[in-house]
Amino acid sequence: MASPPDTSKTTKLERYNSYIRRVNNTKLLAASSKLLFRVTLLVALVLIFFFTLNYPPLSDNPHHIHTTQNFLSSAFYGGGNNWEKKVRHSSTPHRPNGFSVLVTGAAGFVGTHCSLALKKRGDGVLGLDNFNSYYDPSLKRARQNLLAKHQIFVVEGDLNEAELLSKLFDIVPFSHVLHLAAQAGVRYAMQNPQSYVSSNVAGFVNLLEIAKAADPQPSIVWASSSSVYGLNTQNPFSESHRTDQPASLYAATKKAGEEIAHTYNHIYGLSITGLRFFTVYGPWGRPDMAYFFFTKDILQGKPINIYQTQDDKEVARDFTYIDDVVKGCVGALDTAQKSTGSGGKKRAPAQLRIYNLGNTSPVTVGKLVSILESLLNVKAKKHVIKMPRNGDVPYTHANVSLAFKDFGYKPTTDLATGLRKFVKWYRFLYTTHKEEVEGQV
Ligand SMILES: O=C(O)[C@H]1O[C@H](OP(=O)(O)OP(=O)(O)OC[C@H]2O[C@@H](n3ccc(=O)[nH]c3=O)[C@H](O)[C@@H]2O)[C@H](O)[C@@H](O)[C@H]1O
Repeated sequence: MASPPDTSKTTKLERYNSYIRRVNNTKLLAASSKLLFRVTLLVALVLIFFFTLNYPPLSDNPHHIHTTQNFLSSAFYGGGNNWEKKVRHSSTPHRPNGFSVLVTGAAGFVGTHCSLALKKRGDGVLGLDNFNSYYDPSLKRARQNLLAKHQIFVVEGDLNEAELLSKLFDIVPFSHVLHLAAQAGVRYAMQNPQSYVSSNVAGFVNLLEIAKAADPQPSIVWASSSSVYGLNTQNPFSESHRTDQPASLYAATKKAGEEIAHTYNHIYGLSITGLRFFTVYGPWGRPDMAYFFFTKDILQGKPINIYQTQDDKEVARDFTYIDDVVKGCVGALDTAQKSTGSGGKKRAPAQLRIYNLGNTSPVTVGKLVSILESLLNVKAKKHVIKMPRNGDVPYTHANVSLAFKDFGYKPTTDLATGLRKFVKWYRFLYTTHKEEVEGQV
């Protein structure tokens, strides 16, 4: 007969094991509490660091542009079926052979108008914008709401967030990128030079790096600037004229962008088209631009400065109405050839273009003010002063025959007509007729 199991031994062993388990559990508990405490401390420190980084607010520190959202957005973009669904839905075309376009700077002035125009004709449009505080972010939010009403989703993030951009290209095989995100403004470059380098140079390179590695590679259309003509004295400005004498850092970074575009076209076969915009204005415009803040100041009875050249000549600009510029952007997208590379390798030479998008008839700033006076029915308090030496050029004047030849670009809006539309929008915006404002675009 088999002897019964030695229960006394088993019981001792079990008791011992259970003792060891209890000791281990206690140690584990102590260790995990310590770990939890450290992790919590670390998270708290990281949060304090980021929130401290974004203070003081812009009004206290004009050299800092807020992009708090960037950190927050990059923490969230990694996941979420809902987020991916919105990205896919927004960028899916709704016409045969429609484009799938990533519009950077979509909550900006030109970005909003172009996004709406593309969506309207059935292209898929996904926006990207960092909603920085260079000018009133609530205007950007209003534009974002307008885009949302038209089923355009704007991803909140910065051009320099490589992981975010890669993720977007992983989700969507974009056929085109309309790259309008930039640090704009000629005179602000003296206050915050680094923001120009960060957006217009580093951000552009980051975007091109992602685009060259994408499969398929998208065709790229991007915003350069009339300011690249700098000290050029040949008139009207043609694409073949000198652009190696920029008068501002803004202009220099846009010119750098044109050279960078050449490099990525040459090495990787990216199809790239640069558009030199000439002082674009209109509804939903930028409050940092003269026509916009002149309107505000005239209505508030505040004085405005009208610049003159050092030799007392009037300053003039080839002011270009937004609808004309949108037509130019769409024309450039429609005629952009496919990129020729894949997997980061060039297969054949690719298209590289540059065009002026101007109005072809410069108007003096004095004339701009007198048009505003009659539209607003208020006399401006004018201070005529010498143009500060801050990067401004005395005049701009576009020759657009190249854009006309290649995609039928033909501006049709004179300054008085365009300003009338702007003033109508401006009055609505500031008298809370939001619905009507949104109906205008
Ligand atoms: O074509 C471009 O590539 C650029 O266009 C725009 O720059 P600019 O042509 O300088 O426009 P904007 O500031 O509206 O000044 C208009 C006129 O008012 C004069 N001006 C300005 C301010 C002032 O207080 N007084 C004044 O006379 C001033 O001397 C100028 O003659 C965009 O902002 C820029 O981002 C870029 O896109």
